[in-house]
Amino acid sequence: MLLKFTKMHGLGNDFMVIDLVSQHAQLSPKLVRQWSDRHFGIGFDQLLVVEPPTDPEMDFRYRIFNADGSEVEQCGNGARCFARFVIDKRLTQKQEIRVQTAGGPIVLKVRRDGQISVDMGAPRFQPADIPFQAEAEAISYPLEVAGRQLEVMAVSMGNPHCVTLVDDLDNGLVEQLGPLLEQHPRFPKRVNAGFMQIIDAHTVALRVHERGAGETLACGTGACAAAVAGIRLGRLQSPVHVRLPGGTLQIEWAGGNAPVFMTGPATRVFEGQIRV
Ligand SMILES: N[C@@H](CCC[C@H](N)C(=O)O)C(=O)O
Repeated sequence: MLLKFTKMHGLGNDFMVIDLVSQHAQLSPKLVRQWSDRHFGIGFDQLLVVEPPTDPEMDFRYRIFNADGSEVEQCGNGARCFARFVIDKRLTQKQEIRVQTAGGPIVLKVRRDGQISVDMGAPRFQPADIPFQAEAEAISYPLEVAGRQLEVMAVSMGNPHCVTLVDDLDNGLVEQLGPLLEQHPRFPKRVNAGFMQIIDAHTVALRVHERGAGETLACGTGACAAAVAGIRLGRLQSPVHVRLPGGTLQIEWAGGNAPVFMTGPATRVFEGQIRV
């Protein structure tokens, strides 16, 4: 059987998107790893799957698989591509799309300028919700990595993030510490490791070593986590422009239990089909 897919990206964070509302496929971690291979497969950071919702309040169910085959809770750049996909494929007529994810419900809206805004829900800071091993909730935590004493902020955007403030994003720290943070034993479900340089109160530069995918050109939930962590620390103010290697996202957060809003582009690259 041939399975139709669309290759998309959000600021260079790239995806294979499949519609399992009108098609059928039996997914497995091994199959996802084969497809994600950039030499022997299609090549992508994440596989995004559109399914019918199991919750009647929602329009779709959105499932996300990292390139390493692991199924995860949330993907921000993917959420914008999800909106563009379901509209382009005429799977919905709605302008405001309610989506069920393993990380909680999110709401997608296409703006008149073509950019997509996502209500990503409220961030969570309780160590057990991230999950992160710590005695009590704090704004930042000391963490030892490869003999270095870091100060990290831990945030759940549905998926786990840790954010480290740095002065320089190009001195090899991201490559060296990213994989070690991802596997750090105090993050029992692994973690997405963001490295943030503050430019001014409304602007940061960010690189993210993603759990299960390595460093990507952009990470939407990573941008949300970094902006939220910086606001909570008192160093940033909403809106925050997050400059990633692949482009800039705008993040808004009013604090506390308010939802985080992420705005940015979603791009279709090509359509394909693969034998399953
Ligand atoms: N690229 C994504 C995040 C994808 C999932 C992440 N690697 C995880 O394991 O949680 C984004 O744009 O948010």
